[in-house]
Amino acid sequence: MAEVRLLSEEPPTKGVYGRFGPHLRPHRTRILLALLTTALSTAAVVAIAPVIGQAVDSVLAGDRDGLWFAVIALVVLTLARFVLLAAAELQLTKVGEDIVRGLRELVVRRLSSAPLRFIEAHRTGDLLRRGTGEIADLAQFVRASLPDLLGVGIALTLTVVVLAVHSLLLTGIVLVVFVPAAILVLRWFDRDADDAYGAQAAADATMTAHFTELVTAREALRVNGGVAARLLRFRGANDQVLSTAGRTVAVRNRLEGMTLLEGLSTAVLLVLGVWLVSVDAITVGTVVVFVLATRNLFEGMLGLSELLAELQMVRTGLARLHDLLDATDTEAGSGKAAAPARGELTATGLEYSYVDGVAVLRDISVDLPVGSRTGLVGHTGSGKTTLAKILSGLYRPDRGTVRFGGVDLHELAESELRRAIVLVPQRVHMVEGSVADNLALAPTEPDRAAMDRAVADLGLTGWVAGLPEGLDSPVGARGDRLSAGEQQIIGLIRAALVDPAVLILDEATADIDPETSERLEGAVERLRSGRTLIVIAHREATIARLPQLVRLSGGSVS
Ligand SMILES: Nc1ncnc2c1ncn2[C@@H]1O[C@H](COP(=O)(O)OP(=O)(O)OP(=O)(O)O)[C@@H](O)[C@H]1O
Repeated sequence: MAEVRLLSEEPPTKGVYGRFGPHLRPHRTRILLALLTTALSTAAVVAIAPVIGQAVDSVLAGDRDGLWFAVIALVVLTLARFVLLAAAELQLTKVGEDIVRGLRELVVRRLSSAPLRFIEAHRTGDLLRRGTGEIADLAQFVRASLPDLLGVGIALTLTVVVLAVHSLLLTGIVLVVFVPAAILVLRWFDRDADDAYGAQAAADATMTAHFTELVTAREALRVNGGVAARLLRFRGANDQVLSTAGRTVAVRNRLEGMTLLEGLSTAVLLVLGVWLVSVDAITVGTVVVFVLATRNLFEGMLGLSELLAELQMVRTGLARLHDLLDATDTEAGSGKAAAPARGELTATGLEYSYVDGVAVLRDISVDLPVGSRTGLVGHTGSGKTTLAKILSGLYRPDRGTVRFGGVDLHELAESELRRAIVLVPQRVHMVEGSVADNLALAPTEPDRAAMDRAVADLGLTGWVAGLPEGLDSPVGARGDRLSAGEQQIIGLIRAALVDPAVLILDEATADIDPETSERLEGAVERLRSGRTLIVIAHREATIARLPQLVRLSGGSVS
């Protein structure tokens, strides 16, 4: 079986942040500025507790000036915090969305140039989740978690400094008794978080995949039944999401231990503080500072632990995204050679299997001279489509080579290959929009004049004129408003717009009315001139017209 790197359900999360670095690098100045703003707003918050302590001591000492000073400082700090926090959030939201936009584009680019085998080997829903939902989690991370993480880090450090300045004894108690206990709680969470979040992400992706399958199979389901069986499969995936989510919540709940510690520490500090005041070791203001600042400390720790939970999700998502980017990083291996303008297409000793040990093609060699017309014929499942995909360079053979004008297809640059050889499949891929929107998908990025020319060259002006709005007629979702034959006509116009040297056509098997069939045949006849034509021929009339036939039987040429 051809080598395709498959995606892992729960890829390792080690080193993922480091790998995310290059995506942040282009935005580093904006990120640094936003983080600096966050740092300043955090400093403003931390300064509030000592200012309140100062106010209490001023009141007790009857120092009115000191009290006024403290009140003004409080107002300034609160305002500064508000403005700085809002500014930082705005900056980071923009940067976060920018990074994610870049990543989404990268995923789409990689997926569009990924080997067909790769796409076929994975469920659409899984790719969809990795390319959309999990990337969106990253934006959330940059927007919210990154500044919070920094904010919490700064708040914790400054709080300890503030505490130490007021009473070393009380600070020592907080640091020796409560901080280690808080760290234990965090470690308890961390021990199982990786597994729990990984399993939940995998279950979410499986459920999305089943859902996508259900939606795309809607027509087949209505015609052939089987809704109950599909629903059962979906229910299984859905239940799995529920149970993995339950485990994630259970692991996350361990962090609630932190609230318990907060209450306990406040009580201990109050008792100790009152005693220290009674022996004149500290002032009442210091006790107030301690109670307030220790709350800050625990809130910071709790914030940190919540962030850890979020980070875990982001880490899992990042690992799954990197897994996708790695698996689709084919750019390095693709060829760079230019394609000759015209040339013979020769396949030698082709072998191919989808499943290990089950060969679909065995030792196939064919020679297709410039301008030749060849039909690929054979029973259903004999390997015609597979051979056509290999001849067009969509699949890479397990053994053997396909050369165009003497150059191995895999030495050709992707864009050259796509211009040299065009495969028009039985079911032409259509997007929602107009006929013109669908023609615009041709890699030559044709304008309206080029489209009109191609339509005229293929003798299809009458057909386009008969459409309700000509080239602007809507085709419906996935081209549903056009018949199978008309969709192939679009495929042929797209091929004409590319002007390839080799045209491979998988003749539509669906019932095509005589008029459309005639149009298709006329278009193929005009399109083939000067090119090599290969037709996977299903209809007797087509087979009779073709001068050369390659008959496949059980994966070999018979
Ligand atoms: N993506 C795939 N994964 C696994 N097996 C596949 C895949 N595509 C095709 N096959 C198998 O490979 C064999 C050849 O299939 P292929 O579609 O090439 O035959 P075909 O001659 O074009 O058939 P048809 O005329 O029905 O389109 C079949 O046994 C088919 O089941």
